[in-house]
Amino acid sequence: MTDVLAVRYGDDWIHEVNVKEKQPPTSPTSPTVCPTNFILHYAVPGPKNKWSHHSVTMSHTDPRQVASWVKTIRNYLMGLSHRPRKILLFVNPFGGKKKGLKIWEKDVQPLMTIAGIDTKMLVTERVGHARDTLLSADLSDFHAVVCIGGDGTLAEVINGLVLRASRDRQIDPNNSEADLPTPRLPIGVIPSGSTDTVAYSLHGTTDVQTAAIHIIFGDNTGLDISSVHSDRRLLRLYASMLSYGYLGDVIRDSEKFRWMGPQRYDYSGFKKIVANKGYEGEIHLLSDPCHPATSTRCIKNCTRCLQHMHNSIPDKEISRWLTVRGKFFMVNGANLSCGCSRSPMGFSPHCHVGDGCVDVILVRHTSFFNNIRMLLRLSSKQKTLYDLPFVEVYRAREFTFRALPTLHMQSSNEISNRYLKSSLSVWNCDGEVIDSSNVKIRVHCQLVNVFTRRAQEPVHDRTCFC
Ligand SMILES: Nc1ncnc2c1ncn2[C@@H]1O[C@H](COP(=O)(O)OP(=O)(O)OP(=O)(O)O)[C@@H](O)[C@H]1O
Repeated sequence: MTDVLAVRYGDDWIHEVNVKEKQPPTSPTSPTVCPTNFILHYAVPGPKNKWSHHSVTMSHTDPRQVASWVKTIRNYLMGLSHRPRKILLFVNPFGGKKKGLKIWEKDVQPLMTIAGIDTKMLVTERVGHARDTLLSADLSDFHAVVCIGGDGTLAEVINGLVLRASRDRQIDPNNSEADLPTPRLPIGVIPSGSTDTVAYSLHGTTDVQTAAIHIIFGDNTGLDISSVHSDRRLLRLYASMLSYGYLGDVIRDSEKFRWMGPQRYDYSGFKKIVANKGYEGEIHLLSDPCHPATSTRCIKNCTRCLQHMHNSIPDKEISRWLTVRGKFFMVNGANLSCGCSRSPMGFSPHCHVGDGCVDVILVRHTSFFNNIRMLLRLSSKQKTLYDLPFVEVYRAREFTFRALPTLHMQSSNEISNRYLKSSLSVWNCDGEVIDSSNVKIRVHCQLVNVFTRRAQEPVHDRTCFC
């Protein structure tokens, strides 16, 4: 029964049973006509973590029996109080292959109508629109906020909701030590971006129908969110990935080629891999005793995330501070596995969605050949980055990064601004550029609730780390 999406009276009074329902002349529980059949809409799990919508028509000669069944199922569904009844939904028409609106019309709206979810839809018109709306709109009527977009759109929703909750509770988000409040409204993630790593990590697929079904089911899980501070200012909250060096350079460069669509990442990625730049830096991190390579995969009923949800993990006394210096091709703070269809294992396949940690993946500056090796690993369905000799992986609760040229400049004025600029990269934060090099990252354990029943199985199982 938990897989039922909705129940409707049958074609005695319904025209298009799959999509639009003709409203009954009176309340659905007291029909003026006497239907002798009803339609049960339900979801079925399939391979590769996909769910699909199905319906079955059931008949009985006695309309009172049909009415009784419909009433019983409706009462059961009404009792599932975690299912959202009214949602605010943002559509980014601009992300990914610009299919956001089509996805809404073709895949999402019909399912929401079937499930009886009252949806207020808003098409975003500019960068920051979703965030600003969430900071100012009256949200009291809504049970959830949903976005159709990529990781950047989701990040806007998360930033808007958390900043709103902070303001309401008079918590200063610029204080990097502050415990940020959990927003009241859970979040639904429907992928239509270029990479969609959050949807992929949560649902195990970027299938749109699956994402909509997870929202209708209403089951939710706590998702860690990491804050990025610099100079005592909150720059951004992120759910997926923060990356300095190669991916920072790629995102900065690729913005110029947005007209290419998702191919812009291939183009800029190629240019920057050939350039093979290295960046000096120092990472200071509060490491968790659980090393990513020895950790489990995070799927449905993940015990590590459940333990953290109930705060049954002893805290900072078992963590220790470490410092790592060097010249890096890339410095990454992965809040999730960061898998996507092009990189099924992601940067850190053993990363957990709700354990209060980020996986810090440091890729040393090395040869062009090794960079290619790393990219091949990233696109592998079986292998990970963990065992590459020029990659170091840590699990951390917080970390700071300082670009070493900045440190040099503080002690010597000889370095010109031009040299300084070329020796600094930017951060790629969930697909957006952050210019400040020196940052502090802190994980806020299960800060937001997201709709998902989680993946039933790892996207691609593996047997060893060879
Ligand atoms: N109408 C719009 N015009 C221009 N930009 C927009 C508009 N609506 C939203 N945006 C911005 O587009 C940015 C990118 O969107 P999004 O992250 O959804 O797609 P993407 O970058 O292609 O996908 P991904 O982040 O998964 O790689 C977001 O940061 C958002 O602020």
